[in-house]
Amino acid sequence: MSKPRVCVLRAPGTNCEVETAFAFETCGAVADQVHLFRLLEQPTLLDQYQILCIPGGFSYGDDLGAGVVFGSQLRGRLGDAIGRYLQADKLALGICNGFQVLVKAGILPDGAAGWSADPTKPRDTTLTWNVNGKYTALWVKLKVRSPQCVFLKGIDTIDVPIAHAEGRIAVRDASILKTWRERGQIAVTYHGTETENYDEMLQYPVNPNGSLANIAGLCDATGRVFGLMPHPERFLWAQQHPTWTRDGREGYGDGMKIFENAVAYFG
Ligand SMILES: NC(=O)CC[C@H](N)C(=O)O
Repeated sequence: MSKPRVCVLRAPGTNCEVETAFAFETCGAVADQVHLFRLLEQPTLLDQYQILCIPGGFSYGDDLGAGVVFGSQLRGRLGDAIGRYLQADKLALGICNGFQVLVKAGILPDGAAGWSADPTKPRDTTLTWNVNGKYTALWVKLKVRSPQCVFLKGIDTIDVPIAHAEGRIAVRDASILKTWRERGQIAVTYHGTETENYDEMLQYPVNPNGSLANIAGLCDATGRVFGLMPHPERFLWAQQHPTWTRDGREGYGDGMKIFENAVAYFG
């Protein structure tokens, strides 16, 4: 099996690229930390990668809104390269700020099916301020909802940390939820107890940001493009969990499986 090549794409202000690249490498991939400016100089660089990952952080200082400037560069100056990438049998992952970038670029929620480099195309989905108005850092539980998301194969629930100010999914018209459900695009939701209704709006801190339908992550209909607000790269080892001794956790943390699944797709 040849090792998939991962482009961990960073911009000024990105700050999670090292641990994200480490996670992919631990799972058997070759991960390059590529600066956005290198891609802007030579957009065809992207063609040599099988996994594109945009990590967390504060790209461009969250100016104009988290992920807006980075996202507009992907849609504008890199529009052709991104269009080509999405058409291919490849994977894209956005973590926290990376998820914001994928949404602001228009890469999520619809992947190749909804891709347009036209900046005037109206967008139905955004990530905006948490309802509490605060940067919020907590451990949360997620429930997997999408049958086809490549990154979530074999996972039911996972614990992961969040750390963001603009993590609330908001849409122009809530009828879009029906489409997302039919297409399996609601990838992961914040989760309390097993008995909670999927449609019930969960309160803080279970749903930490007031996200619509408790959504923590979305994927496209192919399951190859996935973005989530929590940080799986911050839970690679059992000991990173706040209650790992009480829970009897050992070995890998829950987040590692997401990177393993991505690498295994090319196995
Ligand atoms: N951890 C992150 O990637 C944070 C994302 C973004 N800067 C926010 O606060 O919403």
